[in-house]
Amino acid sequence: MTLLSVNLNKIAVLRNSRGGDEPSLARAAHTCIEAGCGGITVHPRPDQRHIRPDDVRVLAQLLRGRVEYNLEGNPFAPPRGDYPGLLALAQEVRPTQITLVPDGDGQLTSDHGFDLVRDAERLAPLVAAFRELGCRVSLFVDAGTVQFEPAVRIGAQRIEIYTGPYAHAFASGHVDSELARCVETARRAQQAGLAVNAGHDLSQANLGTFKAAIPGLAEVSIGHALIGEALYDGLATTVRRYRQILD
Ligand SMILES: CC(=O)[C@@H](O)[C@H](O)COP(=O)(O)O
Ligand SMILES: NCC(=O)COP(=O)(O)O
Repeated sequence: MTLLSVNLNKIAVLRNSRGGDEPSLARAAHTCIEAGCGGITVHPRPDQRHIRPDDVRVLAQLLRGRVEYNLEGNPFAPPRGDYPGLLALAQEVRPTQITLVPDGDGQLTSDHGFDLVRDAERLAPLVAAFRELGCRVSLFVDAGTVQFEPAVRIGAQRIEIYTGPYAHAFASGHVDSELARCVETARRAQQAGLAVNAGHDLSQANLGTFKAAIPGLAEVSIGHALIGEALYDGLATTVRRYRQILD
């Protein structure tokens, strides 16, 4: 079974565009849970363009004991204003899983993963700190990554394959080589003892092909396309459709 974790960043984008509390993240999370999602993902950024620290806290209360909570972010980004940093947030809310992503403020969205060989040593103390909190640790990596010994050595338990290039290849009709890169990365990670997650620009159109190609795919986190599709079909219906693709 592949767990569907719904990323709620885009609900917060809409809410922040007017101030106030609507659309409500709590109501969206509740709707997704009722519709059968297995987790909720948020990716707070220090510039607070969408998810804010208080959202992370409120969702933690709402999700506890119901579904998994996946907190994503750059562990090296320093505190800024009332953004306390990813480790401090995790210390407060103890998410089920922490997904470490090497993103920067200048980026429109996440657009690459860690280079595990280069980055393992500086990630090591952070991975240890998150694990000390009881969080499962996943590292965001590019498709094409095949050396996973450094990730295993520092205590990571999962990787998340960055699927943006896969989604673009799928849309262009030339998906074979990019999908093959994802398959090889998943295979090598699993061989090293890591479980495999995936995310970024996955959609109802491209998810089935991806899921069929990756045996043992543990989790997908999906936000942008899912929330967009929900504008037409409703959030609960859309979540159920993703579940059908994954079941
Ligand atoms: C790690 C990842 O691929 C997603 O969390 C993505 O970064 C969504 O973030 P935005 O909603 O800020 O684009
Ligand atoms: N980790 C990927 C994620 O949470 C959602 O990415 P996207 O579907 O918003 O591109």
